[in-house]
Amino acid sequence: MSFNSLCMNNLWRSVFIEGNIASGKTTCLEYFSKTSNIEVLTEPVSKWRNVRGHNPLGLMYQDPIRWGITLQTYVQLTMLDRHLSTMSAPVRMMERSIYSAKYIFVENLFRSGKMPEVDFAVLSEWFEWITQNIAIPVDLIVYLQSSPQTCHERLKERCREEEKIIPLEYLEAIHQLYEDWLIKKTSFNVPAPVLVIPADDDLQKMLHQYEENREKILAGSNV
Ligand SMILES: Nc1ncnc2c1ncn2[C@@H]1O[C@H](COP(=O)(O)OP(=O)(O)O)[C@@H](O)[C@H]1O
Ligand SMILES: O=c1ccn([C@H]2C[C@H](O)[C@@H](COP(=O)(O)O)O2)c(=O)[nH]1
Repeated sequence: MSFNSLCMNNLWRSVFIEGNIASGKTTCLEYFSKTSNIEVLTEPVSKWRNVRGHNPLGLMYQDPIRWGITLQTYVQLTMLDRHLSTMSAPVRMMERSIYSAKYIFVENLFRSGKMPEVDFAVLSEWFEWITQNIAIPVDLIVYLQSSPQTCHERLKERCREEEKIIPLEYLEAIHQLYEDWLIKKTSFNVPAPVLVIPADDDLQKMLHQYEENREKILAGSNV
């Protein structure tokens, strides 16, 4: 079905853009934001860096054992708020999701011994209650699959203050969790079909790949 008929038939569509830190999600969304009839929702990182004058993202990187629960509770709330906001266009493209917050970031904190078991239990109870009682619309997951090394280079280039202390090993752990979830499908429920886009290429080639996949992303043909 073409994008035009999708709009005409009022078939609303929700797409998550998933991938490691600095894999190029925001850049991808910026590209598609130039298309009419698409609503782009980036991650609310500015909120995670400033909630009433506090910076839970920075605190988490400084002391994950103490502040991981604080950040991830707020991430869960703000992502849920994004998921439930009224759609303003027939296609919504959203950066990450409440699922990756739990299956990737909370899981990584817990597995690496940086989240106390009680914090993990409370966050898990919240997550399960939300996903069992509230419908979270999703039709497609686009996975920008990049090597941890590429992400590390791009992260250093982007130079976000809080992320300067992120080592390559952290990105490797996040990568492995993403691969288990979306490629091997061995860890957690995958709530929609997955379109994998290799994301190590330079910007020009990435934009070409986005063009090639435009129809699949926007209209859901043959994922
Ligand atoms: N294909 C690419 N090649 C080189 N640099 C890129 C590419 N895509 C994005 N970047 C740069 O890498 C950094 C991280 O990209 P960004 O889109 O912010 O990633 P994410 O949103 O996944 O964290 C930014 O500085 C961006 O300009
Ligand atoms: O649940 C989450 C989601 C994200 N983060 C961190 C990871 C990054 O430092 C920033 C934003 O991620 P980008 O990939 O650059 O968009 O937020 C987290 O700790 N927990």
